[in-house]
Amino acid sequence: MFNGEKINATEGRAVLHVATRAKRDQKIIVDGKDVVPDVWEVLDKIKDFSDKVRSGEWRGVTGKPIKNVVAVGIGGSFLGPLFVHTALRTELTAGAAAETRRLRFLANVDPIDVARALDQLDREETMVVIISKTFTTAETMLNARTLRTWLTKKLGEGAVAKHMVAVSTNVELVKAFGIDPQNIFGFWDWVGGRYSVCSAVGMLPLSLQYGFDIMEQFLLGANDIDNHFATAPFDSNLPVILGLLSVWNVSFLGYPCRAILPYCQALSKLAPHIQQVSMESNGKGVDINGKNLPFDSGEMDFGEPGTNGQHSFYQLIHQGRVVPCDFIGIVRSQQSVYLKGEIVSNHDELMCNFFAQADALAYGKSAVELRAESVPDHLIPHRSFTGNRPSLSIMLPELSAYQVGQILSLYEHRVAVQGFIWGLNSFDQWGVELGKVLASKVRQKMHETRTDNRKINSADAFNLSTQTMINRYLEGKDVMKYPEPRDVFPGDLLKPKE
Ligand SMILES: O=P(O)(O)OC[C@H]1O[C@](O)(CO)[C@@H](O)[C@@H]1O
Repeated sequence: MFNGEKINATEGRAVLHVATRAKRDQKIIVDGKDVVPDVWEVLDKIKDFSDKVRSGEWRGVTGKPIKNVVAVGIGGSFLGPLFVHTALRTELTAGAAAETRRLRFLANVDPIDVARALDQLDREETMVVIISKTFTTAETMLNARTLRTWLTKKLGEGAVAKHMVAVSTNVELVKAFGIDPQNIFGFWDWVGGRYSVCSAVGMLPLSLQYGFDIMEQFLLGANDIDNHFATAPFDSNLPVILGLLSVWNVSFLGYPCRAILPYCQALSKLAPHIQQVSMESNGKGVDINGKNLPFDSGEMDFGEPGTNGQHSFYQLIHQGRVVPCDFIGIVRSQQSVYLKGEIVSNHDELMCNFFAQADALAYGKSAVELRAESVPDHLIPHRSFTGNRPSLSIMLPELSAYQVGQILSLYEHRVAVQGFIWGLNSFDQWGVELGKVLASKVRQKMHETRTDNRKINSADAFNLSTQTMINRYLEGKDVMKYPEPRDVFPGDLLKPKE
């Protein structure tokens, strides 16, 4: 991976997200060329641009400074940046740097997400960053067209140059969309979507929000774990150890789930991000050579911050199925509350739970202990805990941009280790294609039927249940035939007109 070899064999690509956080003086070669200068050319451009926007030198088309950013993207062009933004919002230095600025994300093609992303935003003070590696993803492109209309309807066509920028590897399509080539922030096909948060995908919107200097700390943290992964002996190499534990739990003990349980609200979007990193990477049916795998690969990830999860699904984890858990705790919290009269601070209280849960899973509670507490016999089976349930605990000294970078890199490399051991390609994602193709077919048929004012029939070649469902959907619409497009934005309906 670090040598720039094309280990993503099915797409003929190198896998070099580590280059996106390389230090200026590092050398990483792809096809005989050092790519680090290219990485820094884009990072320098991001610094320059974000400084201009944040200082007010860059203004919107009506002369107002830009205060809000809407980042439009989905999958890897959304989840990583959302994770980092959520992690930094309440960190004191980052929070102060963001001042009154707002960063929103628009991922889902659902118009409800449009309404929520735009709620209360003044177009004159808003910049839209379209983030798409391919610039062909259907959801992102419709959302991009929607926000272009939202801007230009009130501010005129000139708004695109001042209020829309893009992050993509596909410069030609971005230009065709109408975005000024000066306002394109590039990256490369050797950065996988789900591994792209350290490229312009995350660095541009996050630098606009927090400033480049803070985001550079994030890159340094990721780079620190990259170096550790590349150089530390296996028996003290964190991603290797974590990856081995996962393989042991999944393939040897037969526990296919993993719960990611940060005792830190700021890490509440870690699990959704790692879901994609892990499940899109290692959820494969064949090995790197295309042979059926003789075992189930991948793990099913889910998670919520503690202590919320304790009052939700921990019941199953303690007494039902065995789910290996990752507990993540922080020594010095981003925020502090300590009330007079309480015996511990609020963060201590949180961490007491962090320590308690791992113990409860490991040691459980036996019938003997319950009897000693005078628990009635008929309740003993219900109140027993088997113990011997695996978990691991990671504790970070604090959670600033640097540690956010470390934790990101730790999980990315852990997933890669698992994929290497399972012998599969962790860097392609062919499994998402079929659904996309079928959605295009439905889109075409939906358009035809609503334009022709007719129902789906057997000639449309859907299976009977899909045909019935689509027809039931169409019957439920106010009118079958399309009304004229109205360019009304859901957000406009939620709030008084500007
Ligand atoms: O950045 P893009 O090209 O819009 O892709 C978005 C996401 O779609 C996927 O290809 C899956 O559908 C992801 O791998 C990727 O992160």
